[in-house]
Amino acid sequence: MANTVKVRVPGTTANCGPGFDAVGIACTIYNDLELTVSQEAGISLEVTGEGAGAIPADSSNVVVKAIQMVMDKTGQHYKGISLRMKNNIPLSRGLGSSAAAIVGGLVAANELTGNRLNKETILDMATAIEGHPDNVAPAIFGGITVSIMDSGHAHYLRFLPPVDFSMVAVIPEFNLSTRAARKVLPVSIPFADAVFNVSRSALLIGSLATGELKLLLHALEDRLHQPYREQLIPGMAQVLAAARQAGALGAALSGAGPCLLAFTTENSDEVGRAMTKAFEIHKVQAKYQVLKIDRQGAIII
Ligand SMILES: Nc1ncnc2c1ncn2[C@@H]1O[C@H](COP(=O)(O)OP(=O)(O)OP(=O)(O)O)[C@@H](O)[C@H]1O
Ligand SMILES: N[C@@H](CCO)C(=O)O
Repeated sequence: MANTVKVRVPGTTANCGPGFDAVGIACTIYNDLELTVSQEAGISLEVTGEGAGAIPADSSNVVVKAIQMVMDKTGQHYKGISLRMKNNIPLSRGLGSSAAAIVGGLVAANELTGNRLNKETILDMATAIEGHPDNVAPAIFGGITVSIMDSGHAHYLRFLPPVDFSMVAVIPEFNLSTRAARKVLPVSIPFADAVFNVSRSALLIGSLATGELKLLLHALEDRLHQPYREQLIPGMAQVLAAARQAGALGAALSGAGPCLLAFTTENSDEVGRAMTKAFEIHKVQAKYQVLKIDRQGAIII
């Protein structure tokens, strides 16, 4: 059996406004992970790109955790783990870096232990590590996913939209961990806000599935997490407004932020420039990237 494998995993944008912890989209921004296993004890790590110098080379690393989970599940243990990462997905910005790391570790280790786990099992394992399925599902399957948890198992729907669109990801230079961004969320919300989100998230999936993208303006509205997270992202409301004024179909917080994401069918660069400029007014340096939907999810390369 081979002892080295290389995996490519897409970044992901989760929530998409109202679909908190449920909706995710795989994006054309990728991390490459090379895993080599051996019986020589130790963990080695080489990182180029995002996270170089900041990612730990020990069992606290989520990639290592994911690999060890596969070894425990399959009963095939290796003492030596050597990792080489080429990362394009920025860490703690809302583009699914942790999901990509977890999925990369699971898919790579599965390949080196005889491919015993199917994608649904990998989804359950990834969700157990990440805590919610919205980023890991599109990282595994590509496309747009809606996922729910039931008794420890993730159930998902995956689809591709019938029309083409772009996603303008505006990435501030500061980090915001998902943990910190979840701490500001309330324990309960008013019934009217729950109704607001149910209607918008239903409209969101309907709009993406049918290609009625004009509905995104309302379908990206949210009262479950964005209003509470606004305090963590200087200028958030103004940057989202700038996206719409520049011609975006709609815009929302990407994952737990601080990245903000606009949906466009034209003038993507104009939208990106307007959003970075609005951030600048609030003394936040940001860059933008125009992304498309990744259709494949994690693949062996
Ligand atoms: N390539 C990687 N290798 C190992 N660990 C990583 C890697 N990328 C990210 N991580 C871990 O994931 C953490 C970031 O996860 P976090 O959930 O806060 O942000 P995110 O996944 O980038 O954003 P979001 O979940 O909002 O999309 C990092 O601090 C690091 O611990
Ligand atoms: N649904 C998650 C995505 C980030 O991991 C959140 O918003 O906290």
